[in-house]
Amino acid sequence: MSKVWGAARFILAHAWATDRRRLVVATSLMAVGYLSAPLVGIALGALTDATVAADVSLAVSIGVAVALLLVLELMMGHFAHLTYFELGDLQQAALTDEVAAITHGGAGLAQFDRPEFAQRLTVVTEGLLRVRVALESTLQLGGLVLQVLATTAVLAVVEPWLALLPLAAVPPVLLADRAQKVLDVARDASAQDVQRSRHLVEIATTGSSAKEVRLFRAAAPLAARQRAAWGASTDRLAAAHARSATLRAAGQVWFALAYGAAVLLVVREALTGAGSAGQVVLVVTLAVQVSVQVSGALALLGALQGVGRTVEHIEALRATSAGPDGADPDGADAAVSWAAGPAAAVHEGEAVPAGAAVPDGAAVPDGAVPVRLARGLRLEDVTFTYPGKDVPVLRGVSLDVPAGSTLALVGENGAGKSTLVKILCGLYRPTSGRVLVDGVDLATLSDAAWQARVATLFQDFARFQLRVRDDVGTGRVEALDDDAALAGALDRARATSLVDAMPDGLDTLLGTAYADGRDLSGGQWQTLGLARTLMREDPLLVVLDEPAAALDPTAEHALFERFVVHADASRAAAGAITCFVSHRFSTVRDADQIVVLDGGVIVESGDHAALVAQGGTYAELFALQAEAYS
Ligand SMILES: Nc1ncnc2c1ncn2[C@@H]1O[C@H](COP(=O)(O)OP(=O)(O)OP(=O)(O)O)[C@@H](O)[C@H]1O
Repeated sequence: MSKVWGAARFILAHAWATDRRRLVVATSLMAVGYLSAPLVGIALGALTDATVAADVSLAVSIGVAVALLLVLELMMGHFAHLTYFELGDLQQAALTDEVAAITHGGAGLAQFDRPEFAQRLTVVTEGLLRVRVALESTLQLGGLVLQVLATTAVLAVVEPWLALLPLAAVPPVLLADRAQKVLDVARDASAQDVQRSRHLVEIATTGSSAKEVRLFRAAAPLAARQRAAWGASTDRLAAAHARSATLRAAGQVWFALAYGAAVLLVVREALTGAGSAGQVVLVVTLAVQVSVQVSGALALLGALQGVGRTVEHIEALRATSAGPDGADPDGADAAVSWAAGPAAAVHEGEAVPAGAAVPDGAAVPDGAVPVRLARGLRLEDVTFTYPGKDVPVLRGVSLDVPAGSTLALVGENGAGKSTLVKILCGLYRPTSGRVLVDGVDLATLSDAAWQARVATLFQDFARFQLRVRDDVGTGRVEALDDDAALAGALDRARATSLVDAMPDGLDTLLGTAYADGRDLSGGQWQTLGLARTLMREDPLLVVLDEPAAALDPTAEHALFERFVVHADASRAAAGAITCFVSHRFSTVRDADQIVVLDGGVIVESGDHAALVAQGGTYAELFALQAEAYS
């Protein structure tokens, strides 16, 4: 019950904060609509009395009033529905925004690896689809409670004992609920037998299995099994139906007795002159309504219990986002305003804090990201274990990556290459050890400001089924509507001709989710993914994590070439580091430094010539690939 009240409170408080005017209008309209029903009962009673007293004009007036009340009840319901439908929509949108902000508020990915976070998110995202219904259910429950109270008050005025009638409606509803559960349990328990029986019928009647059934003379034993499975399920279901019917009947008999007693009570009073025929009609009308109202209220309580679960999870998510590894205090906006800031105004060696450019000569606050890399990146004894796991996937990784250099990571599947890349991007923090950016611990820098200077194309890059401008522009959201910036990125990715050939150019819808959406080949999606990466014009770290795995070697080479041209420009401008992960050694060989990872440990590092001369794993794998392609 506390869950239901919690859910109702949450939904109403949220609706109040979202649009209080609509909430007041919806509540008022519903209250009027719901109160009309007991008033109809009262009016029908009065109409009967006026008819018995042969007071024609009063009877006609009350008749008109009854008609008006019925119209009012219907109309208010419709108008209230319109209002709370809109409000529910707004509320759903606001909560969806909030959950998205909580989900992506933090700079890191660690929360996605926590099973309880992932489960919560699943429950909440499914529950969000029902938020509109939750508001409707809450308001309807309020209306029904009001209706039951009003009906009870009217009945009590006629005869105090009748105030107990709503209570008499509770056992039948609870028994009906129990009856339904009995059936559900039996259906669940029979599901396997039903499934087996269906499968056996299918085997016996389909051509594909006919050969074997005949050859193995299996028809008779299969039929016997089918009969047994079918018999077991029907026996169980028949017993459940009998039990369920008995429970429902007991509830109905109980309410019929209470209803009969109430009617007898008022009929007796009418006969003794203490009451009137109108009161009999009033009680007959309202007593029937009571049963409907109570069952309606209990059904809504059940629905709200489900919402209660979603609400608990939303509140837990809110608490998570305020927690230690929750939102980045700078928030995503910091990255946006930083990226819009005039980086060129800051001289080499100086740094900018998240959200602002620092004027010449100004003191550099903590958390600042350098405008240009002077020294580069340094990994000191980095060990990393995924949240909730026991075994580290990176162990004691130490590495110097000078500013302006290229780093290639190679190694078998699962060696830890992508994990290392994600740590460099600031998506995960090392479990122990440090990553230094020009000598400053990455953990002390603003995540948002650092990530604003990282350009990446991942192995599992996103395929946003949006317009081309949105798919590409997401690489730098403040430039979504900047056609010149988009054209520049498309050009750098050599994607201009691809987009020019599309029916609506930058406004072409992508993907099969839309009737007029344009589907792309894997390579075309990837070209747009690269353009998205190249939206960042002044990165300090440029990463290509094996996005070309599905391409042939020539296509991969072309992709890397496009990438490298941009990376060269960034290196010259900002001392940017280029990092790529590839299984293709033809791509890797030109890197300044090649690092071979094995089981999360660096086993070899150096440039191509040095590693080949060393005659270790790299040399062996390189020779194998060279042979395969020769
Ligand atoms: N989110 C995660 N949660 C738990 N374990 C993970 C997660 N991501 C990766 N791992 C595990 O970490 C190890 C290293 O994975 P990683 O993706 O870094 O390897 P990789 O060298 O990039 O492999 P590949 O060449 O197949 O892409 C693997 O054992 C993988 O199963």
